[in-house]
Amino acid sequence: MYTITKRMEVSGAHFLHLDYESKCSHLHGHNWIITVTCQRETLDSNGMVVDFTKIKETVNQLDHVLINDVIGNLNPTAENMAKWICDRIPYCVKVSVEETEGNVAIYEK
Ligand SMILES: Nc1nc2c(c(=O)[nH]1)N=C([C@H](O)[C@H](O)COP(=O)(O)OP(=O)(O)OP(=O)(O)O)CN2
Ligand SMILES: [Zn+2]
Repeated sequence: MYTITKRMEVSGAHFLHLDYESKCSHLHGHNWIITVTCQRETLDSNGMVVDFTKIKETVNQLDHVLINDVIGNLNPTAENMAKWICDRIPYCVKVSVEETEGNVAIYEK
């Protein structure tokens, strides 16, 4: 089995829809640290699991934007962002989204 990981940082803004009072319901920003893991038993004809550049293109859709506008009807929590990313990258098995230091959400297939 081949495994690759790519770690990236995206800067953006979001606000959460919550059923309780929270500062997080107000527009605010983060520098999210996103780590994508892809796994594949055999490499493609280029000798890759997935091109790191393709992974970056997907994750960059969340860079310098209002995340709420990009991920549609999903509440832009770190959990939902992790799944949104994983669903769009071939052979992705795991995405970790670190929202602030010590606050990490992981989605695994
Ligand atoms: N399970 C989750 N809980 C929270 C999420 C999330 O995505 N998943 N997101 C938020 C907010 O986005 C908020 O900005 C971060 O929360 P908070 O813990 O308050 O942030 P800090 O650790 O930076 O705390 P400070 O005291 O503001 O420094 C909330 N919860
Ligand atoms: Zn936030």
